[in-house]
Amino acid sequence: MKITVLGCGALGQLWLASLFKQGHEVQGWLRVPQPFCHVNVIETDGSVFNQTFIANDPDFLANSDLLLVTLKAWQVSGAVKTLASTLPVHCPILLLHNGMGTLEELRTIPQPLLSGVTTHAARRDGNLIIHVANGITHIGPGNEAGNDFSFLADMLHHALPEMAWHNDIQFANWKKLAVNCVINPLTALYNCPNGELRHHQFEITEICQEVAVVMEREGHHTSAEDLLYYVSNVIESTAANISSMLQDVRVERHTEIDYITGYLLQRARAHGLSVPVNSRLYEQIKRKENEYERSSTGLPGSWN
Ligand SMILES: NC(=O)C1=CN([C@@H]2O[C@H](COP(=O)(O)OP(=O)(O)OC[C@H]3O[C@@H](n4cnc5c(N)ncnc54)[C@H](OP(=O)(O)O)[C@@H]3O)[C@@H](O)[C@H]2O)C=CC1
Ligand SMILES: CC(C)(CO)C(=O)C(=O)O
Repeated sequence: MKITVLGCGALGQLWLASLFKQGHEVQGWLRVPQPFCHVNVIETDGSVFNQTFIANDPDFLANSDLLLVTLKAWQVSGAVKTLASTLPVHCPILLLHNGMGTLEELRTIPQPLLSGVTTHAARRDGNLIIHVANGITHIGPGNEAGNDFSFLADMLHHALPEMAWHNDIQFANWKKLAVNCVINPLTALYNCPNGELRHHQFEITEICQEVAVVMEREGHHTSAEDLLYYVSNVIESTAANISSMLQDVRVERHTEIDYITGYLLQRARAHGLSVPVNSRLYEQIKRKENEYERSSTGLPGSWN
């Protein structure tokens, strides 16, 4: 297949390397108008993949069979809308990111949309991408037209296993949202690795209770206990991780809070529900983010 990967960061390079090794024709799509991209990945078994691919070629894009989007959530809709007019109308677009809300933002896109979440872990170390841990990627339809693309799960599984297809991907997306509503803001505020959250059981329980109520109203059967069990397992299996939000805050990058806790608050509001613990966490992270984003634009550090 001919595949364009939009966003050549940690996950994007991992996919470019994996798809190329499986015999697919790939190109990267970068924010900067550059005709090539370097992919440098150290695999979980220590093997090194080092290759230069073409990038930002509109002809390749116009003939692509798949657009794989590995951007941060807040980068997705602007970038996808820019490429949509060049992309064939039948070409599926697979969104792989943390957080939710991009499917709503891309409602008017004519192409088939797919969405997914992954437990693979990759991080950048200078010019290298380190594939830290293997995992499972869950994908499924993000709009009506996306229903016809379950065969992609099989194809992608051969490149980067494990891959699972879900006719209702929203349940998997919500479970990942619950994990991110707990781990990301708490680790960013306590400045700690995921495992340290073991000492914050009360707060974790309160967050799960609020998420469970919103999920139920969204039509996904769950309970605070189920979510707590699921989130606690992720905290244990990623105990040494520095969450993506804490990494963003440490280097003063825009976070994905608007698509994680922010999305939860938006759905809670739509159902007339109050989620005070998550609201407070959202405000705390936004305050932190605003402080460094204001100072980098030269604006005063306070609104007063
Ligand atoms: N890394 C991981 O292990 C995991 C990541 N995720 C999620 O997957 C998503 C991607 O994560 P990750 O790969 O780590 O993120 P990265 O920040 O490493 O990658 C995103 C890349 O997209 C580039 N980019 C930004 N805007 C554009 C644009 N308009 N057009 C083209 N490229 C652009 C960025 O370039 P630049 O920096 O120059 O702006 C960057 O290279 C996130 O939602 C993350 O939370 C989920 C599970 C695991
Ligand atoms: C699962 C978790 C919390 C792992 O760190 C993650 O998705 C993130 O850091 O964004």
